[in-house]
Amino acid sequence: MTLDDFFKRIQQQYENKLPFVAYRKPNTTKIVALLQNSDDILTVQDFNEQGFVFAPFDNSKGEAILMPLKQSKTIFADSVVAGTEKTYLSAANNNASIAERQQHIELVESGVNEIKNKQFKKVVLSRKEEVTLQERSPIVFLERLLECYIGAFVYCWYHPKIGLWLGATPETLIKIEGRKFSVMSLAGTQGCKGDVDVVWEDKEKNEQRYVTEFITNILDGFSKDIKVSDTQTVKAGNLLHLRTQISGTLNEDIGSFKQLLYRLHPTPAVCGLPKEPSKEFILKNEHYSREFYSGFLGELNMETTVRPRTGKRNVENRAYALNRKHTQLYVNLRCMQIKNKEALIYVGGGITESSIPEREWEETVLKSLVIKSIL
Ligand SMILES: C=C(O[C@@H]1C=C(C(=O)O)C=C[C@H]1O)C(=O)O
Repeated sequence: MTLDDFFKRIQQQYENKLPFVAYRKPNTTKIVALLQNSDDILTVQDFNEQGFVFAPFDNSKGEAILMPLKQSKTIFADSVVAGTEKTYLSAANNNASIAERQQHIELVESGVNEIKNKQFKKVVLSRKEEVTLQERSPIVFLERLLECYIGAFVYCWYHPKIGLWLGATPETLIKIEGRKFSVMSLAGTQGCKGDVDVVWEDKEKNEQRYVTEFITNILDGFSKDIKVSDTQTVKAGNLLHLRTQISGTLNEDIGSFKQLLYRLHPTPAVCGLPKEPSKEFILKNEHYSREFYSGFLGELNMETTVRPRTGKRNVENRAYALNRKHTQLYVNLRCMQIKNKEALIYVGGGITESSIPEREWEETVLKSLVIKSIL
């Protein structure tokens, strides 16, 4: 299918008020869409289903929504990308108000106080910013995200009874292929001035280390060969983050994948450490509902065909292509929800004992530009 036809087909689905998701994985060109054939709200039960999952931050308030492979039509196209990422200059120049700034600073101050009172070591605090839209078509925003963020998981997700979300996230929650897994620990933020060879302060190193340690501790119960990579600086749009990859092979008897997933989610990259008291603080003090922001989304138990390598000795093996299941879930960051004529942009950052509230505010302003710049 041509890219033009692809966008026309999802526009049609949107106009018919039927659910769909369109997405492109990081550093690839193929864009995929699942077009659900009814407007039923379908939910994930045990994570053995096949399809696309879209889960909220707080699983006690809402279930993970599923667009099942069997009840959807799959279409795809090649989203031709230029060698370099494009940069948009947005027409939307609404800035957050002084009141919003003050509110966020007070929220961070109360988070730092709780850390000093030893309630938890880290908490991720966020806010929602509203921007009035000129352009209303989600397809136009999707096209711009695809052009601007080649290294991100870019998506547009729509359900007429739930809402319309778009984003370009730099963060993988978990990838599983067969029994091989990899989990990303991503935290620590600074603005990108071109170079990735930068110096990180202890505050950022610590907040990212908490995430790595949390993930490694959880996976320790599910794998006997965990490998932890070196920590690198990575670029995501206008930002730099610290990233470590944790990988290995899952034990044969891990029990339920759902259990593993909900022990990981939400990780301290979006919630805090320890998980329970920091989550409670977020739910009590943020004064708005995160909904699907900092939840997770992606492919669940999709099938890839693996062909044996075709060296001369393997000629007789060529016919035996194997179907292997894979799951690739991402954390829903750098995202927005579109409601009426408004874009609701969600941004947050990790707070530790040494956080400076004004700087935490600035970090959320920088993060909001990922979405604001394409509006
Ligand atoms: C919470 C967000 O991002 C997360 C928090 C980060 C941080 O605190 O430095 C960095 C990357 C993400 O893990 C967000 O983008 O809203």
